[in-house]
Amino acid sequence: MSQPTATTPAQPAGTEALAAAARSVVDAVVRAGDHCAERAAELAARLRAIADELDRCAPPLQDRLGEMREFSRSVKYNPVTGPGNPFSPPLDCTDPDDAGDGTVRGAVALGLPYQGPPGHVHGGISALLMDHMMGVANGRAGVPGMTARLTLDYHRPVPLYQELTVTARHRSSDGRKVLTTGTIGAGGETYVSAEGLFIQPRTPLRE
Ligand SMILES: CCCCCCCCCCCCCCCC(=O)SCCNC(=O)CCNC(=O)[C@H](O)C(C)(C)COP(=O)(O)OP(=O)(O)OC[C@H]1O[C@@H](n2cnc3c(N)ncnc32)[C@H](O)[C@@H]1OP(=O)(O)O
Repeated sequence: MSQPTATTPAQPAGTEALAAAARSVVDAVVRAGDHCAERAAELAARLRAIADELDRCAPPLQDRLGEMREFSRSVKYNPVTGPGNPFSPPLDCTDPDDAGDGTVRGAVALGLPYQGPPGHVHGGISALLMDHMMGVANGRAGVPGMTARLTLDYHRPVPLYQELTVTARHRSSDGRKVLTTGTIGAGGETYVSAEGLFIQPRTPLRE
């Protein structure tokens, strides 16, 4: 079997392959839209059967919530970068740092499931990307915290189907208060800029 190269990215395996397949179903459902109306009932029954099969694998919810407190699982299943979560685009943050200035970077292209205004990304999705990446920047700076306030400036509509660069940087800390900024842009243009106030918890979120 040939090894993956820079031009042939590694295919996901295991639960990540499952999430990737589910993600492609979501994408295809929205792209097909009413054009698959005649087969919708039949396809829905097949998808429901798969969901039922997965449900039978799932542990009791309290057990699953407990294991999701583990850092590695929160990374794998989070809704922005998590390769195990079909809800995540996912934003690729595998090489996040950095011009040596503490800025984390990620790349993502968003399709129709993320549309707000026609042809453009929903503003709430931009807020989600910003919130998460600023959280990652804080984690890397050693000051993880809860979002207390998130302010976004939407300078230009964010295009669908275009690779976007998402950046975030921890700026300063004052006691438990952490100030962080971020941007979403492409080709040197900034579409969204954000500022967040994060509060470090009195006791760690994770054991
Ligand atoms: C190697 C390592 C890699 C790491 C790689 C990491 C990967 C992993 C990344 C995951 C990244 C996920 C990132 C998602 C982040 C969320 O999505 S968090 C979820 C959304 N946020 C929430 O649910 C927060 C809800 N709010 C709360 O729980 C509480 O209000 C808070 C924010 C914890 C604050 O409560 P508190 O600790 O009791 O704080 P409190 O004493 O009231 O206030 C402390 C100070 O903050 C000020 N403050 C509090 N709230 C506000 C506010 N809204 N506005 C202004 N000031 C405020 C207070 O005035 C006070 O100021 P001082 O009097 O000290 O000057």
